[in-house]
Amino acid sequence: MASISSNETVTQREQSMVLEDVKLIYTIFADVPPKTKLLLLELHRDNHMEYLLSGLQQLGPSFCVLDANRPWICYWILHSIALLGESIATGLEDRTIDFLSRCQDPDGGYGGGPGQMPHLATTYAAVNSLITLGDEKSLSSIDRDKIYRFLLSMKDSNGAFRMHDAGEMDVRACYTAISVASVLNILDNELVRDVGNYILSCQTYEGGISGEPGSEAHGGYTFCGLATMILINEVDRLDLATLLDWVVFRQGVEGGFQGRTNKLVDGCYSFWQGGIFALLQRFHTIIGESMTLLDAGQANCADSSLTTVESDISDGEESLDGISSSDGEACVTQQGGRIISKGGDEACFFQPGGREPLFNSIALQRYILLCSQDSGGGLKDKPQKGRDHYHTCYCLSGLSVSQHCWSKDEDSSPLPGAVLGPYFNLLEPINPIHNVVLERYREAQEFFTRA
Ligand SMILES: CC(C)=CCC/C(C)=C/CC/C(C)=C/COP(=O)(O)OP(=O)(O)O
Ligand SMILES: [Zn+2]
Repeated sequence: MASISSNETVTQREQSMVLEDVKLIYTIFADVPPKTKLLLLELHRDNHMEYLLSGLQQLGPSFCVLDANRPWICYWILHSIALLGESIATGLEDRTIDFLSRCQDPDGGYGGGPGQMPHLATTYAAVNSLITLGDEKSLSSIDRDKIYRFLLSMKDSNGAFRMHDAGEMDVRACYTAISVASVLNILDNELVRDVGNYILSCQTYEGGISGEPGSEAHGGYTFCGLATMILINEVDRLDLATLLDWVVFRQGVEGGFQGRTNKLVDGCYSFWQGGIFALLQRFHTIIGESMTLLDAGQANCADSSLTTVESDISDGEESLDGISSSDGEACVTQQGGRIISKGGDEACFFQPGGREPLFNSIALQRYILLCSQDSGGGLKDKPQKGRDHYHTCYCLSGLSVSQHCWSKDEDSSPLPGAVLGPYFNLLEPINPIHNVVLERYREAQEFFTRA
């Protein structure tokens, strides 16, 4: 898979079927008393844990579903467990470290299973899994010298990376290579050389980033491209104003995000698109300058669609405040092309150093909790779909980003009003560049600075 195919616009019928499902859910929700609302908004932690643990236990030699994807399954499950603030039993942890070690190629990098050829995506998944497990045994099982050689061997003469030997070259490959090198503290000029030029050549007329030059902008690749540019310190080369403009328009009336123009919302984009806001907010210190280019007219996009959610879908619902765990101190409402703070003051679309997220974080949490959650455990794309580990991981990652995006810095706990539903829904914060739980990222940083 080199990249996504050209955009087949969804039919009006498909779009309205999803909207009907979501509307029904929100209408029922709007009619129940506040106590029931809180119950409906509960994150089903125990059921999610049960679903995740049973997935991890199946990773033994006989596990053959998605056989070339096993380090991914480990990452999606382990990261979801860490987001929930939980850990796994020592025996299971040892077996997972041992399994991932057997996926490590003698010449460096990790394959999709023992004996399989090394691949950048599974190397990223394995490294993030081991960082998430996080102790000495886990971190020291990574052969950094060999990984460095593997990464270098994946680099093309034009500066970009290939996913595997003679494999496809794309923005995902650049991100996974640079993310791994950075987190393991082996990033150098040789790995960085000309990657920025490649990413730049993938920013499209819409403002988002495509998988390869000439393709369509997509949330997955925009996240990968932006995170890479931040890691190599070249983010200012991107046109950030149009990128922000593009991503703001991807939040739908349902509250969730779509991956690209004219496609359906999907829970996994809660992270791929929601994470872009976290990157822009946390890691781009001079973003305020670029954002002054966005006038109120452009900001209008987010407002009009989300105002529609309130009037169309949540008909009868007093306000989002009524379903937050506090009286919604931190909530803003969006009106008439401007963002208005609760006190009624008009705020500019982006306030440098300010705390307001650039998307409707409460509407996103509502989509995740009410439309993407399987009450029996696991999360999913949209109401009529089934759960899976990929969507569980990225819906929870997006939920964490949307709960923590109001905090003034990454070490502050969110105010109750920033968390939709009971405060017990609060997940661990992440480092959004690598998408690992913040505390584990810091421990790894310390370990690999010493090592
Ligand atoms: C780290 C790493 C490996 C990142 C991957 C990022 C990512 C999610 C890329 C998008 C991949 C893709 C094929 C999307 C289109 O699918 P689609 O056409 O089925 O979905 P759509 O209709 O929502 O666009
Ligand atoms: Zn999805």
